[in-house]
Amino acid sequence: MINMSATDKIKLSNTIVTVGKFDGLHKGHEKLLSELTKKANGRRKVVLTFAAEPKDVLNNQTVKTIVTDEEKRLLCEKQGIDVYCSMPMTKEFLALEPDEFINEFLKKKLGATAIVCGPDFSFGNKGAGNVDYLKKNTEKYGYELYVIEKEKYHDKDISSTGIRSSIIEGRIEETNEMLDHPYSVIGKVEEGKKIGRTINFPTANILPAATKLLPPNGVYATRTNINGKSYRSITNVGINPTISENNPTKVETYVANFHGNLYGEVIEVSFYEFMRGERKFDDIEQLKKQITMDINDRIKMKI
Ligand SMILES: Cc1cc2nc3c(=O)[nH]c(=O)nc-3n(C[C@H](O)[C@H](O)[C@H](O)COP(=O)(O)O)c2cc1C
Ligand SMILES: Nc1ncnc2c1ncn2[C@@H]1O[C@H](COP(=O)(O)OP(=O)(O)OP(=O)(O)O)[C@@H](O)[C@H]1O
Repeated sequence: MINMSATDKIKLSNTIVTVGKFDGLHKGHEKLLSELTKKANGRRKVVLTFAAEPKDVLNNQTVKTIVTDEEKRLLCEKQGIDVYCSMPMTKEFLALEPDEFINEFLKKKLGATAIVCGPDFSFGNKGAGNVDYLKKNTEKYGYELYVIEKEKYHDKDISSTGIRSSIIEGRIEETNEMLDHPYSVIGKVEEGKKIGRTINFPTANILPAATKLLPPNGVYATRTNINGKSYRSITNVGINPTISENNPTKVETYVANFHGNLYGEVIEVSFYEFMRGERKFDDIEQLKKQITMDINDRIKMKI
């Protein structure tokens, strides 16, 4: 997959393009990407995506996202996308008129001869560009247009906004169904306080990106992918209140049946089920007892 920025001086030709935020790369987005493959007919498949949520840029604030930019890129690669083009989100870009956006970006830069989108796709200044606009102008600009129906979950359109609420409320199974893949955290294993190993539970610690949306603090049944191999695991998301105060939020995973050094390795922790909330115990002995019970419960689970 080619990785580029919309500000690069590259000119592509004969491509099929889809545009959006694609936060989470959910089941609806996956349907869109598989349509890209179906209609490609030899064209290169391009995803043009924003590096941040447009509404955050306008409000001058950051909203946490289901996937980081890096995770989104990896998911697009898995879906067989040929070119990943990220759009640095600026007020100038958001103010582009629909005509300029199509001419300057979709046609001149990306060489689009086909566009795939959902029925509510909008772009350009205050969302002035929409599916009607794209339909009316197919001949003027010279592209084929494919509009796909929205993918639903229990009769409601799947959307990144809905999935973000589901994560915030800790509904992991529902989140995973709407995503069509497990919610996960990908990151480099950092050194912790090394207390875990002294209580016989060595943990792989990830310090998630500040923009990564995490489920509520607590213990989750997870699976961890290490160098292409998937292991049963259990993960604490939180601040370790038993150990000390003011700790940063960490994603801490005990990987069953793994004995090795993970420092510096990039691992993927996939979440399946909430087990219990994070608690402050009176002492480390109590915490140790609870973690032993958690691991026993985890091992009995089918996942
Ligand atoms: C399954 C599991 C459950 C945990 N639950 C809690 C908890 O409820 N409260 C808490 O303070 N820490 C909890 N922890 C975090 C431990 O405090 C942490 O693993 C230990 O301090 C080791 O940290 P270190 O890797 O920085 O050495 C949990 C860890 C695991 C693996
Ligand atoms: N459920 C869905 N089924 C099919 N296509 C979808 C679905 N949701 C979004 N799309 C399409 O995917 C493209 C990118 O959508 P985008 O990520 O910007 O919106 P979204 O998933 O609805 O998120 P948000 O909740 O932030 O609006 C658009 O063409 C959009 O119409």
